[in-house]
Amino acid sequence: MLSVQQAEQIIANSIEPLNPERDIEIVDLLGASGRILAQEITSQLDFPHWDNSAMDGYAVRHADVAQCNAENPAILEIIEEIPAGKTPQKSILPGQAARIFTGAMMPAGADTVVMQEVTQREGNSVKILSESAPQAFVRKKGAFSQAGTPLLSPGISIGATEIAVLASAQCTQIPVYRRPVVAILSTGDELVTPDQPLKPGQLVDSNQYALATLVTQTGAIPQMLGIIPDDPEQLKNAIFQALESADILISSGGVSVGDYDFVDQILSSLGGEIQIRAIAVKPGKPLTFATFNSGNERAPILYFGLPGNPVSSLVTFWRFVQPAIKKMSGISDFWQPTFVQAKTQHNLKSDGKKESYFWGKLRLVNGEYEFTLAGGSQSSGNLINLAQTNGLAVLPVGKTLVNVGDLVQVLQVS
Ligand SMILES: Nc1nc2c(c(=O)[nH]1)N[C@H]1C(S)=C(S)[C@@H](COP(=O)(O)OP(=O)(O)OC[C@H]3O[C@@H](n4cnc5c(N)ncnc54)[C@H](O)[C@@H]3O)O[C@H]1N2
Ligand code: MOO
Ligand SMILES: [Mg+2]
Repeated sequence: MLSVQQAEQIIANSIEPLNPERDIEIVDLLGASGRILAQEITSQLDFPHWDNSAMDGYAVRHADVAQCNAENPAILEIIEEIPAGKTPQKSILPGQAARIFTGAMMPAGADTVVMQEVTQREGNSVKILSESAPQAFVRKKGAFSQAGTPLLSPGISIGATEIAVLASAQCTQIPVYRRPVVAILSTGDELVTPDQPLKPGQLVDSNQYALATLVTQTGAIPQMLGIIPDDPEQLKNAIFQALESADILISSGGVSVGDYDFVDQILSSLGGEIQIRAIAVKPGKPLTFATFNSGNERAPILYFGLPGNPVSSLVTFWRFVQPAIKKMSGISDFWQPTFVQAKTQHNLKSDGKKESYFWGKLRLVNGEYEFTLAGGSQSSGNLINLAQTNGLAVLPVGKTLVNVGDLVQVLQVS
């Protein structure tokens, strides 16, 4: 059986990231939130666009105020008032000043701003009560960034700060990577949708909804294909059709050794190359990973046959599918799952044969993480106590016990 790390490598090596030419779409400014930038952004503007004042006060010539103090104030004639957004009309000559406000353009001749608090206004003139450094409180044109300098690099995730930069650069049509399309289907004769009455032996298909939510949260588009009965023909047709439009297919159920577990044989019959059949991980051991080479211009399509047990399907999504979607998405920084060290509040026990994941809550207490195991059964069939999980404590192969108060690696999930 493959180790988690071997499986991780096989999956990573199979992914072709979206193409910066072929896989681009243009979105508007607010539509760019949460998307991955596909091209470099430059601007023909300097930032600041012109010399401007950082304070409410007076624009002066430094030479006029270099020596002054409260006993020996400089007295300057005010020749103009310059609010933000107005172009100065006059040049400042020796002995003169302009009343100026934060963000307003500096007038010609002035090179320094004196803040209002160290001045005294007297009609049409102002007393400067304190000396200033040359260039004080002047934000120089181009000091933050000069025209033509790249502002944002391709492959970054766009959030509020990047949107502020794009808006300032007057870039309102943003080239972003398209979102990967992830088809999701559930297999099982026993499954019904949440709105159907349950007959004996039946179970609600919860995996499809949970997986669709995670796919959306990961930045991809879920395509929900519904419940496919344990019938090889119907399953084959559904997978065949999904291969037409999806970048990634996820199924849950039907990957173990039972007589109604058909996924592997169907993948092979459709030309899929099965690369993983099982991983030494608990929960989630019977996981199938296959690739389909579509031949033409398209990148290989990835197939994740997740195990049907609800916890198994979510844990394997977090551990294996989420990194794959991220890698495909065009993000340039290598994205990896986040593990933190936390002090466990409960004993964690494993048989040591598989990498074992325990679900619960991760909390920061006085600057240190604590992990609290979810109460109730840690059976992979129990999804009820999975609610509010934000961490999965991990015991590596060979580790059979982590005692209360000891440190354990915890995978952050949401
Ligand atoms: N003889 C063996 N039996 C099993 C093994 C094994 O190694 N040898 N592994 C067990 C483990 S571990 C898991 S996990 C499951 C995986 O089973 P499948 O992927 O084949 O899934 P199913 O058999 O179809 O279903 C398992 C379980 O999950 C429920 N389920 C399925 N789909 C959904 C859904 N969409 N929403 C909610 N619940 C779902 C299903 O009703 C079953 O109870 O195999 C073990 N068996
Ligand atoms: O590993 Mo299965 O995935 O425990 O229930
Ligand atoms: Mg089964």
